[in-house]
Amino acid sequence: MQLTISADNPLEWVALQANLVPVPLLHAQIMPVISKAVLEAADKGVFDAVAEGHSTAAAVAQTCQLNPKATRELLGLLTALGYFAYKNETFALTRMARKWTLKHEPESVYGMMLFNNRVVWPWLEKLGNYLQTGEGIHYHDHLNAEQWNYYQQAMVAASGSEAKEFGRRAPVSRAMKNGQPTQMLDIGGSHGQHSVALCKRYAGLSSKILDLPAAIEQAAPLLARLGMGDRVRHVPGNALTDDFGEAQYDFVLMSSLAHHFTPEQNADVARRVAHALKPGGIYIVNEFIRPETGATPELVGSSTDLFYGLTSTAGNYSISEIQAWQRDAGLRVGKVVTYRTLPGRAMVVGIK
Ligand SMILES: C[S@@+](CC[C@H](N)C(=O)[O-])C[C@H]1O[C@@H](n2cnc3c(N)ncnc32)[C@H](O)[C@@H]1O
Repeated sequence: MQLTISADNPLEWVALQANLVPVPLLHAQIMPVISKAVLEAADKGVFDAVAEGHSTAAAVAQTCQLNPKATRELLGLLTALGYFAYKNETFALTRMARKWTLKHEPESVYGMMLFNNRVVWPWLEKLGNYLQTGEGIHYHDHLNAEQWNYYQQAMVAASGSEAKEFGRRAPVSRAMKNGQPTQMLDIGGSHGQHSVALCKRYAGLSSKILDLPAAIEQAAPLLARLGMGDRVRHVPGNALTDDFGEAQYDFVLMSSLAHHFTPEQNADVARRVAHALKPGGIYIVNEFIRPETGATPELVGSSTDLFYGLTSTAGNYSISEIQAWQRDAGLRVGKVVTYRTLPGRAMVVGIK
């Protein structure tokens, strides 16, 4: 999957081929407006207002307490982006918008849009500084309680559809020659959606979600909503310093946390995980993947790489880098599982 500028007709195609289209102008002028418009529309309740039947620009403006002229402009852009269908002065949500933008739809990315609008957007101002210094903002060290809440809600939104595929396809059974898995550790597991998906697949499995205390405070109600009771529970701690125990777990997951850690920290986590795994147990690093040097760059992997550099000074890693941590920790490298529903993302598997 790529986000590309594509031609609508043969003449535009020729213009693109002949390098007559100022592509950087589109990136520089159009893309930032698109992103901010989508974020503000979600934040101001525009998608939900249309879903509730406020279908003209005037009605949306009144419901969301917005300026009517500005609202018409916003709805125009969102229609061009495929969020609305427009006919006879009225706007209707498209199938895409209905599934992904509304506050209470199960797979909606609304939580991520709120986090990006209210917390992340100001961080992007600091990208220039990051490029000059290489020093990111290390946000885990200074979020306030409200920002932690937006962050944890965003993680639910970001991983809702992934967790389903993870639950179906995580290659746990490969190592489970001696029966069903019973003990799982989910490092940086936040809301617990990955743990819950796997516990639903294996009736005898329980999971401990190790996360920072400030995260757990906000994530606890999100986990409770999933109704798994004691089978999936939070344990406050720090993955960088905690002892994970010895030969306790059939399965350890670290999803979307390696990109916040340096290579040395990740290697150290892998050593402690290897110690904590039972023989035959599995360690999955679930991550956005940086393409190998020389491979064609892919948009999701490379933009998240820069984003995690900015936000944590770390970034994405290639499959071979992740496998090297697992090998150095004494694990055998298993088959890499790439996601069908998310480009640039994979489960990198180590087996004890
Ligand atoms: C990007 S989120 C990923 C959440 C979830 N695993 C997922 O894939 O959706 C990273 C999580 O790791 C947690 N985290 C960050 N640093 C940590 C640390 N040193 N020890 C434990 N958890 C940490 C954060 O609080 C957050 O919940």
